[in-house]
Amino acid sequence: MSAVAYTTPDGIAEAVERAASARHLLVALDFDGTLAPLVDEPMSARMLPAAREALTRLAQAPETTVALVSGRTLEHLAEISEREPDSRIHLAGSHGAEFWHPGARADSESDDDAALRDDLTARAEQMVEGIAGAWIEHKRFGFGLHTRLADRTSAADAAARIDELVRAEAPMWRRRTGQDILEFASRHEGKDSAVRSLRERVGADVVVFAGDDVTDEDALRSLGAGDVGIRVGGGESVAAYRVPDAAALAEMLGRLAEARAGE
Ligand SMILES: O=P(O)(O)OC[C@H]1O[C@H](O[C@H]2O[C@H](CO)[C@@H](O)[C@H](O)[C@H]2O)[C@H](O)[C@@H](O)[C@@H]1O
Repeated sequence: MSAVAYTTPDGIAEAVERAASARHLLVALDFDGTLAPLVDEPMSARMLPAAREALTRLAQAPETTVALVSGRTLEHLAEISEREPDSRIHLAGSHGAEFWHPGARADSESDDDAALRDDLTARAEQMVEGIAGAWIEHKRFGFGLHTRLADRTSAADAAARIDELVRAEAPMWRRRTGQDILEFASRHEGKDSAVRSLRERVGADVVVFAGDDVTDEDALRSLGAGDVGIRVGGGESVAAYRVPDAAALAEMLGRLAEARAGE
């Protein structure tokens, strides 16, 4: 297996400089594994303090928009990102199927497929009962099978059962894999459409997007030549830049915040 090649300090400086010189900059970021280290209990995940500070400063900088673009439901994303009522950070949840914009009151849309979602979620829960370390997360447009705490054989067993259920009952649902998670959703939006929508909404000429996971590659693939795509950690990626972990990304965002504020 070849070693992962991280971007050199000069490469990082070049990316920061390019993003900082945008007329209007959109900084769109995945949450889990990108701003917040991965943890066993999803609702206890929190941004690194350095990442939080950088985002706060970026959101206050002129002609700069910050957004979190996550697979989390909007409700969970608001909670774990500790959104304040006057937050200037846009949220895109459920992989781009729901949005919250600063100043808005209502959080999200209803799910037309709620009956099917509830039925399949309950059946999925029954199917993984007794599989150690496997559990089902309820999501607005579907559900996710978590296997972070399961051994590999149990994880594969649980995934095979859930795959069979959805193939039989909801073959039109979108299937996604992630960090020890297998997710299904009735909605097919992706992080690519979320970034596109945010870019148009704020009129950004440059987008910075960073992510650590397969679903983030949708957004990274959708970036243009003038944008800055960053992969956090290992794994295959189309991103032009790569940093080792959430701490390294937080440092890069801190430098971008300084440059954008003209410091
Ligand atoms: O798009 P993201 O913001 O990266 O969200 C992807 C999924 O994140 C959560 O699961 C992942 O993070 C958990 C907390 O660190 C971890 O326990 C789990 O193994 C990871 O898969 C979340 O629970 C999912 O709903 C998101 O889709």
